Amino acid sequence: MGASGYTSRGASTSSPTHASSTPSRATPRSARATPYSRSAPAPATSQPASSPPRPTASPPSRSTRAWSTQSRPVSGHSTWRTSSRVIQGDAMETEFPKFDVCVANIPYGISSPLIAKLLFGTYHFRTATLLLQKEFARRLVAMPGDSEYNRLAANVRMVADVKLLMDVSKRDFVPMPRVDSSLVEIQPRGAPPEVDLAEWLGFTRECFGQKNKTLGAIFKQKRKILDLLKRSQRSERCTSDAPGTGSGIILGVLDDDGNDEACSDEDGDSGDRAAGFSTEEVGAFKERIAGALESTDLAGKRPSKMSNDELLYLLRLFNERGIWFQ
Ligand SMILES: C[S@@+](CC[C@H](N)C(=O)[O-])C[C@H]1O[C@@H](n2cnc3c(N)ncnc32)[C@H](O)[C@@H]1O
Repeated sequence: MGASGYTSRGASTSSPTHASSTPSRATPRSARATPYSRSAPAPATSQPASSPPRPTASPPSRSTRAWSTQSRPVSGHSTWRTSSRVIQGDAMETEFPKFDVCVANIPYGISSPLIAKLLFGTYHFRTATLLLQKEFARRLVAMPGDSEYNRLAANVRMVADVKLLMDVSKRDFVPMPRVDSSLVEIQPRGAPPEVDLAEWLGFTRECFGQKNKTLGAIFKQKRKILDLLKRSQRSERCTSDAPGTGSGIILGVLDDDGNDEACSDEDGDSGDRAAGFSTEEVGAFKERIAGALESTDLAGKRPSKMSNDELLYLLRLFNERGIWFQ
């Protein structure tokens, strides 16, 4: 499977057609010969042998978005043509057919939502090799304690193994883009994690919004407490009304880390009332949060340095006390 525009200048992969909203990036020099290139036609433009001849199409306009999928038999190229299919559409809107391997030179602007779609959608695939902007790739493969460690890395590592394969210099592209690239392989883990993923994603959003603050400081903020109380009551209502019909995963970006600015604590009791809660209700909920943190030695830890196991442990403690994040 690959993102594709149209073939040009004899390149066997697809060409440098870019949506106007994405940074201009050309075909990498080193990517021009594909494993299929010696005898097979260009995947993105091939047609089934049985298809009627296709009228010569003019290249898509710059705003055209194309997503192509190809499958090929395991041995030989003879029936390859009949098994390829081109799907034209926005990769973020189009339902992908079943696939096992994804190889894509994607527009960098959709890196995060596309990875979210692949990993947290309904797809079951073996491996995805993606060319990404170098800085994004570094953030994706970062480990706890690295300065780049972030919500994206934590979320992706919850469901997949990620490996940096190689850097690709911007000088390897014609024309030369502004940014360097890296090739990354993402392999989903076989077994799904033992956590409600929507809950996990909500939890990491809270933690990594201020990833360098201690958990104690993050979960002491009044606005955060009120927000969590609202969510927790809603979650409990959903569960009692219709078990198993929680809000589910809302696909979107995985890496919207905040800027570590604390929420304001200015609202007092009037803030509680404005939010529809009594002061006692808020106080009791605050105690529940503090209780979860105090029952571990995690209150002094910072999300940017915590492993997923530690974060998961804390999430379970919160959930056991009726504190919900989705
Ligand atoms: C980096 S280029 C890669 C082109 C080609 N696959 C190659 O390797 O040479 C990314 C391509 O994705 C297209 N594109 C941009 N946004 C897209 C989207 N949302 N869905 C599908 N394709 C998109 C661009 O028009 C461009 O052709």
